[in-house]
Amino acid sequence: MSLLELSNVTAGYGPTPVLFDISMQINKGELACLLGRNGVGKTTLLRSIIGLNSLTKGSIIFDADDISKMPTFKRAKYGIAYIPQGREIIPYLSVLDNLKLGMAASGKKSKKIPEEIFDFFPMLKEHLSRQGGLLSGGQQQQLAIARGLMSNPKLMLLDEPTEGIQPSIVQEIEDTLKRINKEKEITVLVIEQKIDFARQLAEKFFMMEKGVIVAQGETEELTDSLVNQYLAV
Ligand SMILES: Nc1ncnc2c1ncn2[C@@H]1O[C@H](COP(=O)(O)OP(=O)(O)OP(=O)(O)O)[C@@H](O)[C@H]1O
Repeated sequence: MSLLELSNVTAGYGPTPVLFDISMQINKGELACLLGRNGVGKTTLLRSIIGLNSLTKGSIIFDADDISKMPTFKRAKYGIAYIPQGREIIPYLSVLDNLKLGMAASGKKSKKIPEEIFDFFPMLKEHLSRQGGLLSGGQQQQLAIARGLMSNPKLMLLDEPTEGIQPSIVQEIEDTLKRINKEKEITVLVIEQKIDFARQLAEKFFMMEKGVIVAQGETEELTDSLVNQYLAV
């Protein structure tokens, strides 16, 4: 069953279009990756789904509701979590307060961090009172994902979660995203540049080129020739 359905989505910055007539569908429970060279519009596509870029044409249906014109905070309440590139955790707030911000996004008022957050990210429990900005890049990325999880989303959108992160943490992030997807049944769409990571992580892929989806399918169908055609620089 479809969780997210984009039809003819066209968007950009001011008068400059970046996305052209994008139609795509992600089913409930899927773990999909969005691939493409720098500048093809991957970030703009995620921003359009969460409402940070408005559409000039087309529609976005999420869980059977048309969210195309909904403000971002409402989309978050509806169950979409966005973990942007660069993570955007608040550096001078503690890990605990950063996590609480994620809860606020969903409109929930509970003061307690659910234990499952520490089950997915044990490291965070040891650093709860530390300023977010003092964590390593990999730890900040884990905090950003945990913060997204705090809103109890149906869909998580992640923009290059492994960028600039050491290999051991990349593996941890891969394992945790798979667990979140399987155990919490959260649908995941992740932008990724590392093709090996994408192949191991995702079961489905979308390939973008110049603002258009040019190929999609099961990850097994992500052939070397597609990779060479659309990802090689
Ligand atoms: N705030 C902005 N204002 C104007 N143009 C922008 C803005 N952000 C991105 N663009 C342009 O939109 C196009 C798509 O950028 P986008 O960041 O969506 O691509 P991307 O595939 O995510 O690339 P990257 O991997 O480098 O993040 C690029 O040409 C970029 O220069």
